[in-house]
Amino acid sequence: MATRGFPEGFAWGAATASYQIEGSVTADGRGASIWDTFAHTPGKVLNGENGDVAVDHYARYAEDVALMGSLGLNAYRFSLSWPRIQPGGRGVNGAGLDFYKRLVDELLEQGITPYATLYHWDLPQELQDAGGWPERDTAYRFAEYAQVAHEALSDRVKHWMTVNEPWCAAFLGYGSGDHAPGLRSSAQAVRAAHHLLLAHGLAAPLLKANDCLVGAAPNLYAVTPVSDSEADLDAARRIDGLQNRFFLDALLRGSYPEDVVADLEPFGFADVVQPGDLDLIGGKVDFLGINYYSRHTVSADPDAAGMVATSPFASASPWPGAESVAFVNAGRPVTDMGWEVDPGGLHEILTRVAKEYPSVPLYITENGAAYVDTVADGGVDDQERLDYIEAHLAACHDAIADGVPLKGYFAWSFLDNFEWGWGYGKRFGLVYVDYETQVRIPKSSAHWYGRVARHNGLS
Ligand SMILES: OC[C@@H]1[C@@H](O)[C@H](O)[C@@H](O)c2[nH]c(CCc3ccccc3)c[n+]21
Repeated sequence: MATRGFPEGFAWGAATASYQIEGSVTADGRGASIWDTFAHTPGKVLNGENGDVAVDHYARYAEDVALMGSLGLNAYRFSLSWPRIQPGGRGVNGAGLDFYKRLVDELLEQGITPYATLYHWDLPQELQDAGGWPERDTAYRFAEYAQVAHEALSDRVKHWMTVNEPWCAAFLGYGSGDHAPGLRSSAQAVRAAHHLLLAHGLAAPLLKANDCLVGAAPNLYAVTPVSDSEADLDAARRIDGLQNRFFLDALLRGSYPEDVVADLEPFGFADVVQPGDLDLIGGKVDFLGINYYSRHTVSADPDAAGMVATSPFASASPWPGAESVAFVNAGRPVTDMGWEVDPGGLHEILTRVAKEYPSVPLYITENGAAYVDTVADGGVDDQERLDYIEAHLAACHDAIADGVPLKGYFAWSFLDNFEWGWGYGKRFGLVYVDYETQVRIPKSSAHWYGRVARHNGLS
């Protein structure tokens, strides 16, 4: 019995994303995505690794779902591969949809509720060739894609997220260039950010049909200045504005924060937003997903590159708005990504969102940690990852006690997988994957997390 119980019906899940786990990149008509192109471009991914095979989930999905069920998870967040469903970004590939029908049927068979993300960064390459997210038409292509996927799956999938982390897709993909498509233009990045939100706004009403619920999954950080000097306070305002408030205000209020709009003016942001766009974007979600990993501690530093480790090749060009901001460690323990372990930051974000954007049901749609894992005697003792998750779940429990309407938690990630610019060098999984043999080994954290799910709470 749990001494720190969670609300009845709490969703206990794990999360993955299509390009990071599926492999089978040309099977059954799948077209290329910008991540296929980017990963195959020399110098973009550590050791030249890519998602061609990944962890072979396209072939092994039934085994993976059975493992989720045997561990005790009751929810699973995954993403649909746009180029598998619409090769070239148009039409309908029935064989691609059939994979997700098979996957969802396995989940329902195991009593696991599916939560589908439509966009987790794998834009069809042909749409990038036509301009990508800086091109307004891409938002309309996304709405069509959402309609196709929803028609095929909404009889069985009732929880939909439009976009995973629009900040990353825009500012890492088009600003710093550390993510696909690897462009480095602040003007393109701010255009992409708006059009990703517009895509959400166009798709959200369509996704509510057939008694479905729709959300989005921005990545949010607690943000703290290193001192209360005016310069450091302004650095924190700028990062909090661009990382958090820009997306929260648009999604939940249908407005952009004036200070951030001013910060983005040098990049032509005012020309991107057309009349009516923000009314389309705002107030459409039935729930908000929050991806939380750590806190940003920032200082004003005219010489700073304005980058935090988002790839081993973190480029010197900062994302728009982060110029002359240094991201520093405040002395907390760090994960294998170099990210500080700060569960207090999760409590801070949850209570802030609940207070400033009231009455929106919340999910933690990603939270987890990379640590170096070692197989010994057929198991993996990952106590650090277990401790990280336990501390963040304790923060969730405290937030719920403080009145936060938190409905579920998804550990990132169910399986070790392709960690973007880091390739397979960073392991976030509850389940270890031997990349040579594809053998899955549940880590200690998986067994522990499954017990938490079955008991609906922490001991
Ligand atoms: O880096 C771990 C996970 C990724 O594997 C997920 O695909 C992505 O949704 C996600 N977001 C974040 C926080 C922002 C970030 C993304 C990628 C690289 C560095 C930071 C961490 N993660």
